[in-house]
Amino acid sequence: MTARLRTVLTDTPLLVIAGFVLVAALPSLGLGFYWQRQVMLIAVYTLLCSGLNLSFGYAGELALGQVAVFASGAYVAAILFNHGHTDILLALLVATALAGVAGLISGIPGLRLSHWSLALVSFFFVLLIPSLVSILDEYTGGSAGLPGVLGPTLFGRPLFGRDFYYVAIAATLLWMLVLRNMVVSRFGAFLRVMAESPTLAESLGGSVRLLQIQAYVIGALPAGIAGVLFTYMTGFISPTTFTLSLLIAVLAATVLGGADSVWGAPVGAAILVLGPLQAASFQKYSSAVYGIFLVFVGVVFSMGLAGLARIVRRRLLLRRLARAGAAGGSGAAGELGELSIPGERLEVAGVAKAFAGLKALNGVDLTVEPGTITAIIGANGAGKTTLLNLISGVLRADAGTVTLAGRPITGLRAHQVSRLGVGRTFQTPLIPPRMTVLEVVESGRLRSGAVGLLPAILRLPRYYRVRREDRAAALVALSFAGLEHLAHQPAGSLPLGTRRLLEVVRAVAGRPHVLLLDEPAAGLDDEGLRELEMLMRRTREAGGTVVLVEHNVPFVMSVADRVHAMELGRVIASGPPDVVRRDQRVIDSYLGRRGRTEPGAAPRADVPSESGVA
Ligand SMILES: Nc1ncnc2c1ncn2[C@@H]1O[C@H](COP(=O)(O)OP(=O)(O)OP(=O)(O)O)[C@@H](O)[C@H]1O
Repeated sequence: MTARLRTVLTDTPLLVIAGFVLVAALPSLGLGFYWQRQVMLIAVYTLLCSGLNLSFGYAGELALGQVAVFASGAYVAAILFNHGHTDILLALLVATALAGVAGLISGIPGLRLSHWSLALVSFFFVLLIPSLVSILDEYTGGSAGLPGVLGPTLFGRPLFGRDFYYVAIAATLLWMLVLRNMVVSRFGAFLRVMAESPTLAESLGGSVRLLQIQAYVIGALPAGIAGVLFTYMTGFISPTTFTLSLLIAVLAATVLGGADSVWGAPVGAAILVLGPLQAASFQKYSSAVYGIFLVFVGVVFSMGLAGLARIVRRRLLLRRLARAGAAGGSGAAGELGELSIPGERLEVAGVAKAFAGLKALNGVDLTVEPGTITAIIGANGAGKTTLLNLISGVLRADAGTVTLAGRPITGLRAHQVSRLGVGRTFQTPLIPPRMTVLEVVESGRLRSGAVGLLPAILRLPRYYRVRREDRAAALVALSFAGLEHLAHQPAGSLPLGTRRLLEVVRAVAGRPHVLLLDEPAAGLDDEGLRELEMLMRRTREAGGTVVLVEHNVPFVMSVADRVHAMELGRVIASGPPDVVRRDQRVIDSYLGRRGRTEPGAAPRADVPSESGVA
């Protein structure tokens, strides 16, 4: 068996496919009509939940227009059918296209609104359904609904009973595989990062606006498919199906199954359809029970059943690796050799920035050469972080220019600057806690190349090549800092100091032309400082251009090639560490004061942070 075929096979969720094949075979094994309908209903809810998985679970966007999109798919199928267009593929095509448009329209407010406001707007779309149905009653049948929509065709062949069952299961499986391929791709990684921190997603090269729109649109598609299947399954639709209660029930099922897991959707859907709430005696309490259940799950069980399964799987993996004597990838890293870092020249000229009249930067000039570490020091409020934010595109300069390898990057947005090769870390580490250490470091590679949605969905050779390269670079970067033994640990379990180091490793893995480090030594113990120093030296040796903002003066003096001291938004001294250390102005404005307040200028663990990007 070739290595490629082996990769494709081990990478295919064979168990899940086998499960779907088994479900498809159930009617041949004697499954009766009632239970076939129940299974199809599970498939319909699976599709609805899977849309929420993507937009809410992965991307963290509370776009809850699913039920409205579901209704649009259902009515499209019925209206086409009543006008003589009975082909189910046509209905699926039109419903999916309409779902995409509906996802876009219902998601646009999300570009401006915060999570909960977006959720409320989504509720509005659901409340709109009865009115729209009544306005368009010539086509929709108004509140009386549309009956007799049974027996769609596929290539001219009518689909009744079992045949329709097979099509419903196949359509659901196909969508689930597409979704699964998307979420394990770079696109999925971007969504997970964005859910934790839009600032981080931008700094890793993702346009948050584009990602949000993609999440809304793609998340809406399965609801359109579900609508078509539902209509042809029941043969009748009316506005009473598409209610807020349905939305809340689907939301509850999504959360219970595990909102950030593709396979949580069928689990949640099965519980929704087969669970105790279906018993007649429970029906009238169902809304209240779902509501209470949502609150309960949100507070104590946020990861859902799939999340529990993930924890168990990760523990088993760690135990196996520990037994094998290597907790992850160190051997592989050893074989991969060194990581070259293509440093480029960074020039900052006359840069100024004011906040409500306060001049945070007042004409800063500096140049950073490849293969060097340039440190920026200065008292709190001197403007150091503002400078990093301007270089990395988080803030726009009022005046002045920033050029990278001679190319102006002033005024570009953060993800554009990142894609041109500027990597950074943050004063408060931004590490998605649910990712493993290896996934975090791999995310540093997101900026290079396209997101590659299509190659990921179709599993083209390019997808596997990029994935191999990302993994290899991540392992080498981890070995740079001696952290490869943590590769499979959840990043959220690491202490603050290690998370800081991990941020640097993530940035290094992206092979940045310029690496901006914002107080990476804060909170590190002696060993952490040694690892950081080693990592920075190796980055420099590999050709990196490193800009270091740091309050730990002994660390700066030992690692930097050049130091710029800032005061009140200006550079007051520049030169080799020894020269700047003896500069009287620097001693008066910063070093002397630190000496008085912090004997020995010990590493600061308590650097204040104004925000995620401060
Ligand atoms: N978003 C903002 N809005 C208003 N004022 C800001 C903002 N960001 C920074 N400032 C102000 O600009 C000045 C420079 O802040 P900056 O964070 O760049 O300093 P710093 O040298 O990085 O300080 P520290 O060492 O404490 O991180 C400070 O007076 C700060 O209060």
